[in-house]
Amino acid sequence: MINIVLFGKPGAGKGTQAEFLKEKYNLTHLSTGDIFRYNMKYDTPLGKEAKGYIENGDLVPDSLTIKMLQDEVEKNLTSKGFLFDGFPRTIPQADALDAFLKSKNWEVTATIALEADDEILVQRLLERGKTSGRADDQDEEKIRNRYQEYNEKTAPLMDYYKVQGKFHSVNGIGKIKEITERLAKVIDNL
Ligand SMILES: Nc1ncnc2c1ncn2[C@@H]1O[C@H](COP(=O)(O)OP(=O)(O)O)[C@@H](O)[C@H]1O
Repeated sequence: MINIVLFGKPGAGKGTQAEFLKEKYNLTHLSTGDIFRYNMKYDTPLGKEAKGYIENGDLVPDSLTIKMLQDEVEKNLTSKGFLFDGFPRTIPQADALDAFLKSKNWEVTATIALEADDEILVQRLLERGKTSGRADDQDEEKIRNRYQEYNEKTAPLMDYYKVQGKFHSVNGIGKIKEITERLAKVIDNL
């Protein structure tokens, strides 16, 4: 069982890298952003609740997010391991994840951050917004709000995992393949 938390600011490339890593290591990829978008698309009760927060670039409340994530893990109990993408994003979410995994006799194996400069990332998101159809990628003010949320609520998780000796980071700037190789090197040495 290996459980990896893929960590990084909005636009850092978590989703792109997750596609490669899940194949390479046979992991179940759980992207909270993708799950929310799926629910919004089909207008489920969860989607309706999350929509306003997401479109403003705010985080969805912890209670809703934690429940959703746990339900997804429960659906995949025979998995060889999980790749968490976009979760946890707050200290309460990280506490909930640790407690939940512990209840299954599992744990977070490692957290790997994709590092990149804010200004490069804002430009990447604006580019993505032209084609992705994501409302939260099309408005610079909302993008800036996502960075503020990140700095206030998510950045403290780096210390949270450092204290546990589980924090790793790689340079997120370069060719997609090079970045995959950097991530694989960390995972292979765990
Ligand atoms: N763990 C989470 N906690 C709260 N909100 C979340 C979480 N994951 C995703 N979201 C919501 O979904 C939005 C999109 O998530 P994601 O696709 O991972 O975006 P990004 O490209 O900003 O990293 C976030 O801005 C947030 O509103």
